[in-house]
Amino acid sequence: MASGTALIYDEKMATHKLLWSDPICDIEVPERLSSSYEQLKSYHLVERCVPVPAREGSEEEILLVHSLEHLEVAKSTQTMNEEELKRVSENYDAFFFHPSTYHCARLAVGATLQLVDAVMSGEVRNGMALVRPPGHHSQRNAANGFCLFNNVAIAAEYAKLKYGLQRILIVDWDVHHGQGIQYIFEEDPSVLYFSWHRYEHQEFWPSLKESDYDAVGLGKGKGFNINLPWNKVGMGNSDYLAAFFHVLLPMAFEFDPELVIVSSGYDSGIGDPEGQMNATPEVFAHLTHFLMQLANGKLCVILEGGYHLKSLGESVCMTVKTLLGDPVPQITGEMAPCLSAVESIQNVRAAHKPYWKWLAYEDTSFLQNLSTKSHLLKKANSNTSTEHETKITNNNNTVKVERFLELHMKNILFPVPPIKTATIGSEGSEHFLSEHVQLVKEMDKTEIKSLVSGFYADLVEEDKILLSLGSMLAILDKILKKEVCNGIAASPTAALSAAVALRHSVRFGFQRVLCVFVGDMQITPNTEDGKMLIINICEKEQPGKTSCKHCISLNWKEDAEGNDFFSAVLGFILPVAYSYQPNLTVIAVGPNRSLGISGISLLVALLQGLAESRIVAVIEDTEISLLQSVAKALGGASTPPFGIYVPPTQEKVKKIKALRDQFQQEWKMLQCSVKDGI
Ligand SMILES: NCCCNCCCCCC(=O)CS
Ligand SMILES: [Zn+2]
Repeated sequence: MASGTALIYDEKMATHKLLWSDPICDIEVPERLSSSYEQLKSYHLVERCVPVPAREGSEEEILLVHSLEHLEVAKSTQTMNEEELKRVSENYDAFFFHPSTYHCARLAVGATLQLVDAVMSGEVRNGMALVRPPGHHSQRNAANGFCLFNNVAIAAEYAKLKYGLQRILIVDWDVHHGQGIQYIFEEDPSVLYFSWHRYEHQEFWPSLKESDYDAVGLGKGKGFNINLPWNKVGMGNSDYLAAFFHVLLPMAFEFDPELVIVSSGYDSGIGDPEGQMNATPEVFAHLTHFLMQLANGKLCVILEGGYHLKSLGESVCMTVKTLLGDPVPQITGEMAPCLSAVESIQNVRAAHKPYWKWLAYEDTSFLQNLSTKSHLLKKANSNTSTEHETKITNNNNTVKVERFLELHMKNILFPVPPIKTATIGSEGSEHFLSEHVQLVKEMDKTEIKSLVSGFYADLVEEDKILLSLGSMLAILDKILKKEVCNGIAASPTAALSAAVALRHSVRFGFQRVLCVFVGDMQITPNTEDGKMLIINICEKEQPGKTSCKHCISLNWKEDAEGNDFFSAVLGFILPVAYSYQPNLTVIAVGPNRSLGISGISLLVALLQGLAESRIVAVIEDTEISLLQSVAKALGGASTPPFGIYVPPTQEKVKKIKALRDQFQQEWKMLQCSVKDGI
């Protein structure tokens, strides 16, 4: 399993700059690159990466995507004077040439391809290339939107050619629509292109009809182009996360890419003059963490836009820190997507229903009554400003944003605990020890008895159980004291251990503890005070036990063929968990688990986005291979294989929808459709 994170940067790409006054292009400055690199150095992130040199992309590589004419025009600008440069630049929408632009653009292409090679060769697991000029707007025969050569599109064609790849996912989280990439791959089913972008019903640049949610691809490429338009500014962390849970991630796991490339623009971040959005830098850590679970971790992040230097730098650091495997910082802000975001999510899901198995049973009845009223919807929306908008429009907000970024960022990049995972040297644990795992000394019986006596003493009749509780508590203490990030304990009675862990954590002072229990949970602690949220995944309804806000039971029997759990994890468990914002996660597997090892490993991997990745896993001690797989997921040594993708049956889709309807007012991240019509 490859490890290590590549960082590709060459200061020569800072030479390209605007020589005349142009209010549209003057934000694309060389300092974007140099200050991002300086920020990475200041957080000691550069030294933790594998340095990979940039190189010039060859003409042949550029011709994979661009016309010879486009290449020749670009080449000819190297010897032009300012007058000529200005004239050539005026042929394009929002682009400027400098004598060094051609060379810088070739370096940007080469740096991107170097990153693809480093990842595909296994020299590193993932990496980031800091490049300019950016690429995602440039087209076969035209420069556009600060972009000359389409770095990411060339990288995808290059990877197909050199490594015979047949499924590449491009995620474009820049705030502008990468129409260049869309045009290049819209008939190509081997490249799945996802872009969200500020759109405002086609008001915002580049103001294209084909940037809307109904542009799903052409011919054989139908279903492989996903546009998620933001029809309002001020979109925040919850809107972005909802887009991942309810649109991108279900597509991505069904597509099962062999490589993921990110058109990583940070003008979608707070403070950016182009985006006018509200999402804070740590959201990029979460987005990166989700994408790291695909393609066996093979992830290439390529810089596109981002024009607020402080916001850009912080977001770049969040991205690289996560690529390095550090714990994911706590997300901030109210976990509730706005109405406009939910409408866009609902629309793009409906548009893609014909092309995706996971959407086969999507309820699109809203289209009937909406189609007659859609003009009302647009008009209605144009003049009512949501809470987002008012926050953004007044200009003293910019001052607040500057202050926010100054204060907020420092404490987010918290020191990383030295050891990632703790376990106990109890019998059988030698199977799943890896270099990431630290042995923890056992507690002595009297100490355990005092801890346990409070509430479960009568349940603990044998020494064996007492000892296992002691082991688990020894591990849990290290996590609660933030000496380690996560831990794994084998237990003869997972239900009892989980209940003790929950109570101990709450008594330690943790206010919100999430427990995901797989299998029969014989003991259900009292969750009335909201300090615990239990999601019990079990095969059948427990008699006489109905779900409530803090104690939800999800009946799920995994399909024998493979892993059909994605829709439950992405469409239900993660949205609830993110809505709750736990500061610790307990994942427990008891007897009669109704999920396969791959489904549980997927769950563990994705739950690391919560509670600064603090997780304690309590697994029945008979489950040796599960212990190994979960320990691997916790150690971050590898992304466990998620088994064969099996789409959810109609019955399971209905079950998730029923639970969503029941809880989406309590746990708002579940929202992915507007209440019947407007
Ligand atoms: N009234 C006309 C305004 C035009 N604005 C053009 C902005 C281009 C932005 C390109 C970019 O950021 C790449 S990531
Ligand atoms: Zn952009």
